[in-house]
Amino acid sequence: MLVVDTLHFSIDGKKILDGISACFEPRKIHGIIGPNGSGKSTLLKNICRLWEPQSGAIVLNGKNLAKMPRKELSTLVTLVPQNTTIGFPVSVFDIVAMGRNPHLGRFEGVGPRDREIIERALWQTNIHALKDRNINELSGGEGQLAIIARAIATEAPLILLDEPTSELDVKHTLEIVKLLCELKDQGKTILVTIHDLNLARKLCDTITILCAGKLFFSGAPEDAFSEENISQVFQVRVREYKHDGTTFLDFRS
Ligand SMILES: Nc1ncnc2c1ncn2[C@@H]1O[C@H](COP(=O)(O)OP(=O)(O)OP(=O)(O)O)[C@@H](O)[C@H]1O
Repeated sequence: MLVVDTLHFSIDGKKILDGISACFEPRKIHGIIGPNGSGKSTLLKNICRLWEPQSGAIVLNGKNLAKMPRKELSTLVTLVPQNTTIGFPVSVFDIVAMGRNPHLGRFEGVGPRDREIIERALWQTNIHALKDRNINELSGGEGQLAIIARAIATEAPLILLDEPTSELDVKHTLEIVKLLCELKDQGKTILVTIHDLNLARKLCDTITILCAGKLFFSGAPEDAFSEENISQVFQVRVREYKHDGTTFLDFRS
C-alpha cells in the first residue's frame, strides 16, 4: 500500500502541492488526472523523491520513503518521466541496463542474472530487435518503450509513469496500455498521469483528480467522471454513454 499523507510542496515559495492525502492499493493501475499545471508530475516526482516535500509523508508498505537510503528507494520505486531526452549516444540495451544500477555495487558491471532481466524487459516491451540501436535514433514511441523497459529492469514493485502516451499514435498507445495491464497482472502497482480521460476511464482501477495543487477526488472511475466533477475541475461538460459494454465520455464546452 502506498500512502501519501498531507503532502506539501512549494517551489520558491509558490505552493504546488497543498496537503495531498491519498492511498493507493497494491497491484492496481491508479490514474492521476487534472488540468495542466494542477501538480500531477510534481506529485510523481515527490513520490520517487526526485523532489523532496517540505512536509508530509510518503509511506510504502509501512516504510517512510524519506528515511530510506536512495539506493534502496530505487529498488522499490521507479519513474518513467515525460518526454525523456538522452543527451549522448547510447544503445537501447545500455539504457535498459541502467535499470539494474540500484542492484549493483559501486564498480560492479551487470552479471548474468542482470542480463537475463534486461533481455526479458526488452522482450516484454517488444523492442528486443532494437537493442543495439542508438536511443536517440528511435521514434518517440520506440523511445518511450525503451524507458519503460528500463523501469521494468529495476524490478521495482511501484512504477510511476508521467503521461506515457501523450505523444504516441494509436498503435503505440494500445501497446503501452497492454503493457501496463500485463505489469499489473505481474503484481506491479502503477501510478500513471493521463490527459486522455477516455483512456483513463477505461484503463485505471482508481482515479485521483488534482485541481490547483489540491486533491479534488480519489476513488472509483465510475464516480470520478461525474458531470459535477468534470465541470468543476475542467470547466467542460461531460456525458457518459455505453457502447458494446464500454463506457465512453463525450465532452462539450
Ligand atoms: N521546475 C519548476 N520550477 C517552477 N515551477 C514549476 C516547476 N515545475 C513545475 N512547476 C509549476 O508547478 C505547477 C504544477 O506543475 P506540474 O508539472 O506538476 O503540473 P501537471 O499537472 O503535471 O501539468 P501538465 O498536465 O501540464 O503536465 C505548475 O504551476 C508549474 O508551473
